[in-house]
Amino acid sequence: MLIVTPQQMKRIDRYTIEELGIPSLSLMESAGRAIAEEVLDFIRERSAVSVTGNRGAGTRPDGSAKRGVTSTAPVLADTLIAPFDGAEREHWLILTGKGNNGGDGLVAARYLQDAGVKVSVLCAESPERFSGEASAQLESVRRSGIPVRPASEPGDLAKLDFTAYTGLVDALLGIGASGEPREPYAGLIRAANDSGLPIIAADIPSGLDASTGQTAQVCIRAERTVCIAFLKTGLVQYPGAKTAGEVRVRAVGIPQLAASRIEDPPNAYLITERSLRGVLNIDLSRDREEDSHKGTYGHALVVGGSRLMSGAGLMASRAALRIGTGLVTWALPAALLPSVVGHVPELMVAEATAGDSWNRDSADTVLKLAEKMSVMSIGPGLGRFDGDTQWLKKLWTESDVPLVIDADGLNMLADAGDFIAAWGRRPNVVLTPHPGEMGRLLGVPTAELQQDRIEAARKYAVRHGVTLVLKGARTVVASPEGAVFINTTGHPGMSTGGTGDVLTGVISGLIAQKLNPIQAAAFGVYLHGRAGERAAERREHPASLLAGDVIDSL
Ligand SMILES: NC(=O)C1=CN([C@@H]2O[C@H](COP(=O)(O)OP(=O)(O)OC[C@H]3O[C@@H](n4cnc5c(N)ncnc54)[C@H](O)[C@@H]3O)[C@@H](O)[C@H]2O)[C@@H](O)CC1
Ligand SMILES: [K+]
Repeated sequence: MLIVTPQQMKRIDRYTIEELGIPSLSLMESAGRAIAEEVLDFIRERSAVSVTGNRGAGTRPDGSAKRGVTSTAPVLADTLIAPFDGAEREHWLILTGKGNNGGDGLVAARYLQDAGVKVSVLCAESPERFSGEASAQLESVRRSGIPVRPASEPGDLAKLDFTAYTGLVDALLGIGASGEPREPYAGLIRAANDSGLPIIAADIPSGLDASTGQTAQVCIRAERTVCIAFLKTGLVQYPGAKTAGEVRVRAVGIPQLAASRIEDPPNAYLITERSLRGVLNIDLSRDREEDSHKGTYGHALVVGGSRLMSGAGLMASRAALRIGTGLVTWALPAALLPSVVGHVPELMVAEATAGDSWNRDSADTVLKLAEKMSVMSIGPGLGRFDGDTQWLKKLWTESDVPLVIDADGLNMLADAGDFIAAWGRRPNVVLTPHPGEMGRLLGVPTAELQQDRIEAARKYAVRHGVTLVLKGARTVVASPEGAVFINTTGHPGMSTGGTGDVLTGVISGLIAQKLNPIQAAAFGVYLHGRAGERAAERREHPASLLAGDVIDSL
């Protein structure tokens, strides 16, 4: 699924209206109708749940939270828009801003009324200030007999009372807004959140930065967000992904081709089976050739492990085996051998240094080992040692084996400063930093880069000519060409030591099996997350999940 920035969305809107000649009002009509359909769908789901056991809104029948992103084809209008039993018990308040987002909400009000739901409209500003299209919609709403009142007078906010309503539509601010919501928007957002009523957001929750996913001090907490035409980047990164609730992307008549025809077209995708297959051209069946042998599936070299962190090398190696690599060799300090040998009988080991930790002289041994390898992963449990950046430079410059660099391998890169200027570009490199490591690579505080993870990852990947995997909930994968893939699989139970080492092993193993770095990184984070979800389901409580469980679920 394509993901766009608000700036790209505005260009797509303009192209659709001006170049394709599709009237703006007709797009607004479809958008409002889609929002109404989603409200009706929400009402039906909620009443079904309360009949069968009152699990509360926003949960699946199995009780699990219903989150994430779905794309729904426009539902056959007559089935949803028709009046239905129980509609009259509902009274929805449409919170309406003066721009086109408000216009979408006003159209929704008409369709909801038509379905038998009682609706009222609260305008954030006096109607004279409404934009042309929103103003036209407001007039139609009035003529349809829907009660409309403005909340623009200063004393009004204090008097707001939402107890008469059963739900709210947030059509206050969309992608045309910027910065902290001003009054009375901020007060309305606060009151909406405090009401305890379910909120369905039009396009984006008001107060969300639709580009970065950062929330303003006041931001709508939605049960569901009906995203118009294309998924926005701010909805797929935290905290935006949380405050948006369940995101449903609805087509409104803006053709897909418009996205490819604008200047600086979008190049970001949600990682789904469809985009893995389509955009990244990956055969997801993972079928083994009938006449294959272990050599068909590559040979991965894991360079890592030290006295106090031998498990990391072991987990990366085991994960590489589990993901289907033909052969895996773990290069380790000799003293680790007695304690690890036999734990994974399928694994081969190579003594790369004497003693129990790494040293700079081991580079030649590693280079020799790497000659026959399909991929080399550097970092899990490696530790730091004297001259380690020079050691890494040697591996970077004197071997042409694809590299996956993680953990202390990344810290070495950070210490090397502008390593691209000093060592030169290199094809086939995957870096897998968590936000702390990414901060060190960029030389900025972690919190700063987390403000806009997608752009941070994209810029770094392009500037350094690497595939970058910025880990964390909604992992961002960026290619050297600037394409971005956002992962939605995974489970908070995976926030435990060792899952990063598992990911390194998975990505390395996929490269060994002839996927290119961006394919391996995107498919790898997807599979890693799915395995984590499955592992979490198998535990009595996900907090007890261990990285090893993720390997076993691969
Ligand atoms: N043809 C189109 O352009 C379409 C637009 N659509 C809807 O229109 C929205 C974008 O509409 P607009 O561009 O009119 O903008 P919005 O409706 O998002 O709101 C912008 C308005 O809020 C004001 N504003 C900006 N920042 C503010 C702040 N911090 N606090 C308070 N007010 C602020 C601006 O002066 C402007 O009037 C989309 O999110 C979507 O919902 C959809 O109807 C689909 C078609
Ligand atoms: K909104």
